[in-house]
Amino acid sequence: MTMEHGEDCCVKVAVHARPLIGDEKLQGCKDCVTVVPGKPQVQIGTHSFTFDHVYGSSGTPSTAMFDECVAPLVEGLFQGYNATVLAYGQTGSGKTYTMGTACKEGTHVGIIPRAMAALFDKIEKLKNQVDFQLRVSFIEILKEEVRDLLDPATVTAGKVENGNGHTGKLSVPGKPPVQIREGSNGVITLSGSTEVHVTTQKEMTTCLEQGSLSRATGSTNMNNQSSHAIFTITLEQMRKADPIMASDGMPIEEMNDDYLCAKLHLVDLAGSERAKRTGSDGLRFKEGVHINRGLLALGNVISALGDEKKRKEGAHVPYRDSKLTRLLQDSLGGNSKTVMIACISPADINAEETLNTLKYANRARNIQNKPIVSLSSLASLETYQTCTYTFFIKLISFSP
Ligand SMILES: Nc1ncnc2c1ncn2[C@@H]1O[C@H](COP(=O)(O)OP(=O)(O)OP(=O)(O)O)[C@@H](O)[C@H]1O
Repeated sequence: MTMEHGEDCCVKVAVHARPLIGDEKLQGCKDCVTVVPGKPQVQIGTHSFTFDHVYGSSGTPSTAMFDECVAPLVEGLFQGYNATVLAYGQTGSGKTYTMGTACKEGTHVGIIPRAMAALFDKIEKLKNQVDFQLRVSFIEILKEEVRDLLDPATVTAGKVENGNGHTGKLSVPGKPPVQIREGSNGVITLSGSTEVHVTTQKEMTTCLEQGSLSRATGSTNMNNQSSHAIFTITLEQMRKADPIMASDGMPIEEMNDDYLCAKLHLVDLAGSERAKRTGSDGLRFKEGVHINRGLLALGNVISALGDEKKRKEGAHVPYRDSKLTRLLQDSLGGNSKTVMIACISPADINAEETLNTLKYANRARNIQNKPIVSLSSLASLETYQTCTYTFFIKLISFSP
């Protein structure tokens, strides 16, 4: 049950507590996190935090997370609302498991594959009325550098094995770096990164799998994946001039505008542990500082968005302080919808980092409920018609 946050709140914060896992059990770790039964409340030591939802442990089953937190964002894309899902937490807390970024074999299906399924289900329902175009990009931000995980030159080539047996990625010499640009309409775009036009769920899944393989891995003492990985789905819709009614006679959902464009960022953030915890120096420490820059900026942006008084006074939101916040600028705050999932480990050896994660997530939760005033990505039909139709989904007649 949500507390003061309403359904339309632009930022929701959920906690996902994973169970104790192999090594922790072997080491005899104790569970130091308590979820208050029937309440979205987490206790650790003398601290108590209330969120919009708490999943795992004795909270709501994790299987409900997609429907409660992410399905409304996928739905919002069809009304033109940008959205961001962020998985935050220390290394090993379950971010990748929660997001489904790594596409490992097994029965668990993470948020990204479920978002894809929901998206294609809805497209199937609306395809007689609306033309859809879908694009995906998959990038990582490492040391304040944006890298294209779908670059055809690095998806298959340029992979290296580092000392720890992890697969890393070499930059292709001469390739210009990926740049984050802001258009005059406030829309953020990436220049120099691959955008793949997809028409099927399978094609989209292939992008996720290929990008995940290309993702660079760090090799700190904690063996963490030290980059922010951002999988972005862009949905363009154009209402058909002469919509065909559904053959089952059911009322068809109306799209109010001729053209809508919205994007969904699915973000597996870098491990949130402090640089000092890596026990590293030199190059790795520098990387730690950069990682913290993104997470620090994200915390500050969220905090600035949450301060209603300052916001009304037109206070500065420090989006420009990191590549991460710059990239998410048009999908964080304003008319967009954001879900932060704070992933936590219950093991007592992680208690300090778990407390830090809960404190960070609590800042996000302090964001006040803001009314949604207008759609973020509207354009006229005329503008749309200058776009290429080449990659539009080929529409076939609807068979119920
Ligand atoms: N809810 C869960 N239920 C069962 N096992 C889980 C759960 N969440 C995570 N795990 C397991 O915990 C381990 C660490 O999870 P994961 O790799 O997702 O962490 P992470 O936060 O992404 O770490 P990294 O920063 O290294 O990528 C994995 O073995 C994963 O299978």
